[in-house]
Amino acid sequence: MVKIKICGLKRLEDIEIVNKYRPDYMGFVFADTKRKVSHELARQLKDKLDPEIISVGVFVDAPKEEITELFENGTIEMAQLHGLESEDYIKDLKAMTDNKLIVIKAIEMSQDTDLLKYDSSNADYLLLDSGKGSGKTFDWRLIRKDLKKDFFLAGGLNKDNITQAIEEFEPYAVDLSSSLEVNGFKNEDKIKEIMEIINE
Ligand SMILES: O=C(O)c1ccccc1N[C@@H]1O[C@H](COP(=O)(O)O)[C@@H](O)[C@H]1O
Repeated sequence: MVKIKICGLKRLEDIEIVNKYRPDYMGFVFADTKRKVSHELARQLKDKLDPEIISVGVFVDAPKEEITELFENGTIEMAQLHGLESEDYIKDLKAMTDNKLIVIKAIEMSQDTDLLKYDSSNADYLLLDSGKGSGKTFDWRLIRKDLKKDFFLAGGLNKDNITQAIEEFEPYAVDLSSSLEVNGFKNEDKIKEIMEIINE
């Protein structure tokens, strides 16, 4: 069954909502955007998170030490890399954590993307996205069905397009943020609705 990640949690209320509806993954954004959380806040929120929900840190070209510190102190279990991180950078992150950190490499999909080259990536998973939490879909015709690496599908997924996306592309996981917000905050009704669709 497809897994689901809900990203951009930043309040205790958000943690209480995901503990109730139980997605597989949740994301803390450490990049400099409207969803950014401090290390201290993320640590406090992680303490309240159901331990069965895997916490993912979202980074854009962060110093490797920032990621490994958050991993070692238990704030994150996986790292989602949304910048121009190289294969050597990913290899270093793995080596610095005795291969324990699970890495997702995000790819901003465009006509120029050579997706199949990422089959040999050092990352554990790929994440196909339109941008960085933009709420917009990319041209799904760019998804190669012969891609071998498991991927998270992200970018503008919502209650109206998620079923088609899952049926047509069979992603390992789907990843949502913008469509689950009202006035910039995660919304319980929207999360409940998407979890019902996923669990159908
Ligand atoms: O959400 C952000 O602020 C963000 C910042 C930097 C990198 C990635 C970010 N979000 C990622 O975007 C997708 C979901 O986006 P959408 O809002 O549903 O279109 C997800 O992978 C987030 O981790």
